[in-house]
Parts: sequence; C-alpha cells; structure tokens
Amino acid sequence: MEAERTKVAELHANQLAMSQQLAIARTQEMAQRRELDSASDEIDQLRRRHTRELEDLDVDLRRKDREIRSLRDELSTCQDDLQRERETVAGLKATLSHQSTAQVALSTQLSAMQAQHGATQAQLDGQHRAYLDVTIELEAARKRITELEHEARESETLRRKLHNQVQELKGNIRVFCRVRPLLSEEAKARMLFPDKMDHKEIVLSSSSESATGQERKDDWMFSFDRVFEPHCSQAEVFEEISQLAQSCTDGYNVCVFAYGQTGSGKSFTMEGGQTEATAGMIPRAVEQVFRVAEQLRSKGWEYKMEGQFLEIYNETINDLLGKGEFDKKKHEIKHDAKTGRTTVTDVNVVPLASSTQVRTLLALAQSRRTVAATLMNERSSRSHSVFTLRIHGENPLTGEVCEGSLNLVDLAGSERLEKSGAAGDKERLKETQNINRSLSALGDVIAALGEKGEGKNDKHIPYRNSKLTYLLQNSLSGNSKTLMVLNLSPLATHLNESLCSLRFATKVNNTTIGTAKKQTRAAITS
Ligand SMILES: Nc1ncnc2c1ncn2[C@@H]1O[C@H](COP(=O)(O)OP(=O)(O)OP(=O)(O)O)[C@@H](O)[C@H]1O
Repeated sequence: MEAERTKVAELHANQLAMSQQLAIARTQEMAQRRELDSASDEIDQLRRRHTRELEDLDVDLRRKDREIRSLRDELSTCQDDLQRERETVAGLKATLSHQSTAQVALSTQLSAMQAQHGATQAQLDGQHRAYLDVTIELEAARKRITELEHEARESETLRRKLHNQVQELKGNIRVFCRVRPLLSEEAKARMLFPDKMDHKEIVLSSSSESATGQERKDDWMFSFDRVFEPHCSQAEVFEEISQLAQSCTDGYNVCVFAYGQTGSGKSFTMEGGQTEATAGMIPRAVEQVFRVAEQLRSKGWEYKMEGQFLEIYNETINDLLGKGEFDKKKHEIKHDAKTGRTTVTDVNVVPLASSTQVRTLLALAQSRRTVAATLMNERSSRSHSVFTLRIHGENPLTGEVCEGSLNLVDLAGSERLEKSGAAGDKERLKETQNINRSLSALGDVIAALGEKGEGKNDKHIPYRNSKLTYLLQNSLSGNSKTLMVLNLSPLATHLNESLCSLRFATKVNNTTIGTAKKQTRAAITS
C-alpha cells in the first residue's frame, strides 16, 4: 500500500509538477500566443504594407511598361527615321558621286566653252564692227529709199497728170468699132478695112440694081479711133481700153458703152466668155483696176472699191444684185451736187475686196438677167445693163484723195422698129420706142458735151431725157472719159442696120471733149 501511497504521492507530485508545468506551459503558451498575435499583427501590417508596396510597384510597373512601350514606339520611329536617313544619305552619296562625275564633265565642258566663248567673242567683235558698217550703210540706204519713195510719189502725181493729158489728147470721147466674126455659113456683108497702119477705117459696100436696070455701087467709109476686124481678140480690144481703167484709179470717171444691134457682140465684148482668152472688158477692166490699186499701194495709196449692177428696162431701174429673183422695188436716181456723187435709192452697193469677188457678183447679175430673160422674152437684149465700180483712193503720205468711177454699159439692141418686128406687138413697140429714145438721148448728150467742150460753155446738156443719161450724168460730164464700142454684125442681111449704127457712132465720134480735137474723116458715099 505504501508503495501505492508512495506511488500515488509520486503520482500526485507528478501531477503537481505536471500541473505546474502545465501552468508554466500555459503561461508560456499565452505569452507565445500574445507573441504570436503580435507577430500576426506585425505580419498583417507587413502584409498590408507589402500589398501597398506591391500595388505601388504594380502601378510603377505598369507605368514603366507604358513608358517602355512608348520608348519602344519611339525607338521604332527613330529606327525608321534612321533607316530613311540612311537611305537618303545613301541616295545623296550616289547623287554626290554622280554629280562629282558630272561636275568633272561640266568643268571640262566649261573650259571648252570658255575657249569657244573667247573665239566667239572675237568673232562677235568682228561682226559688231561689220554691223556698225552695215548700220551706217542701211541708214544711208533708208535715206535713199525715203528720197526715192518721195520721188516715186512725185512721179506718180506727175504720171497721173501726164496720163490724163495723153487721154485728153486722144480725146475724152472715143469711139471704137468692132466687127464680130461670122458664126455660121450666112452671107457676109462686104466690109473692108483699108487702113492697115492705124486701123482707123472701115468701108461698107453694097451693089444693087437701079430702076433703069443699071448696077449701082455704094461705098460708105467711116473712120473711128480704132477699128477692130473680126479676128481681133478680146485682149487686143482691152489693150486700147486699159488706159481708161488706169484713169479711173487716178480719180476720173470713165464710161464704156457697147452699142450695136442685137447679136452684134455687145455682151461678148463687155462680159465675154468663161475662159481667160474670151473674158470681156468688164472682168478685164476690174482686174486691171485691182492690179493698179495694188501696185499703187507701194506709193502710199489706199483704195476702197464698191460695185453696183443695174438694168434699165422700159425706163425703169432694176437692181441686178438685189435679193430674190426679180426686183420689184422702185428706184430713184439722186445726184449730190456738192460731192458730185450719184446714188440710186434702194439698190445694193457691194464693197469689193478682190476681182474674184467681182466675178461672183457678175455671175449673180448674169443669172438674174437670165431669169428675167426667160420671164420676159429675151429682155436682156432689150435692156441696158450698167455695171459701176466706184473707187475711192487716199494717199496719207501726200494728202491726195481721189474718187473715180468706172461705168461699163451694155446697151440694149439698137435695131430699128421694122426690123425688130415690133410694130404689131404693143409691148414690143413700147420697148423699142424706149430703147430708141434712150439711145438717141445718149447720142444727144454726148453731142452736147462735145459742143460744150468746143467752147459753148452755156450749152444745155439734156441728161434728163432718159434714165440712162440721167444715171450717168456725173460720169459723162466734166473731165470724164467716154468710150463707145460700136459692135457690128458681119452679115449681109444686117448691112442697113450696121449703116445706121455707124452713122450714130460717127455723130458721137465727131464730138470732142477736152483739149484735143479729133481727126475725123467725113463718110463718103458714091
Ligand atoms: N468677137 C467675137 N468672137 C467670137 N464670137 C463672138 C464675138 N462677138 C460675138 N460673138 C458671138 O456672137 C453671138 C452674139 O453675141 P452677143 O450675144 O454678144 O451679142 P449682143 O449684141 O450682146 O446681143 P444681145 O443684144 O442679144 O445681148 C454670141 O454667140 C457671141 O458669143
């Protein structure tokens, strides 16, 4: 038991010791737990601080990341830039090397050119000296040209005066006679041309049986300024007329009439055919006027031309350049006493710039006449056609002004009443009477002008007796030049008509206007 008691005491002591130990352990544990708590607090604090630091670091990290990215971007841009710069530098290096080569070449070239420049300069100096010489020569030549131009202008003025004197000496009224060739196998009248030198004479002969059965021979001789035989060409006729075309560029009024019976060659003489050889007096005169105007341009003359083309039928004026097929307007003739200009109301006056334009104009007039002819029974040969070319010239260098006109008149057929078969036909009778009246009025006017020219200054000129003479009043009077071309048919059946025409033309031919009296021989009758 004791052992048990001892054992229990031991156990009890053990238990006590153990309780003490437990208490100590508990105290220790408490202390440790406190330590643990404080350590845990510390850990918490540390953790929180760590977390904060971590967060700060995270923010820092992200910022650094961004900075790194931006720096990377910048770096990449810089690298790109650098690459580009490198390429540019490489390019510049290449260019530099190329330019260095080019510079070497250019330097060589420059040296060559400098050498050449030296040579050229020397040449230039030589040329400059030559230029100075030429300038002096040119100045002298210019002076000479001015002198020559002045002389040319003076000689042109003198030429005009002399030309006019020559025309006046030839007579301001001239008559040419032209016999057309035979066109068929018809019987030919006996016509002789005895004057083989001057071509001024024509003789008509006829033989008939008298009442007593004896043969009677008649010869009639007429003399004109020029007689053109049937073979004479348009050019030969124009040669004589061209002087007058020159006069109108000199400021004179010129009238050219074609007189003769129907079919005697008036239209052929005035208008002519389509070829150059057969072209008539109108196209030739117009061409000459334009040619002369062009030539005179070098002497300072400037010309303006205008044209009109009228027809006088039954004492009524028709405009051949009017619009439409047939002219129905009423036209009046007006004379301006101050300017000496004649105008016709409501007619087309066409400014003319070239002779080709005139040809077109003539063709237009011709086509209108053809229309009228078909409408009114061969009216063209029963009417007078008057083509007028007005010329206005000015010379600013000499201050001269001139105004001339060229009137080219294709007169109506001159056949007498019986011949034309007009007696029975009222309309035809009126036509023929009008034609005869106007033709004799023309003869009277020219005769009166001739008398006036011979000194009868108070002589009345009956211009108003017909539309034709009234229209041409200003172109016939004063210092005007008039040419009548008498056209004759070569036919035997037309002999009497030809004689009438020749007598009429002789009346005109015996007229003088101006200073020179004409040499005329009286007609002889045996
Ligand atoms: N010198 C000439 N050479 C050749 N043929 C000519 C000549 N003269 C006139 N003729 C011809 O004679 C014919 C009649 O001439 P033209 O028509 O010119 O006469 P005209 O007098 O004007 O007649 P009309 O009064 O009817 O108009 C025409 O066929 C024309 O070609």
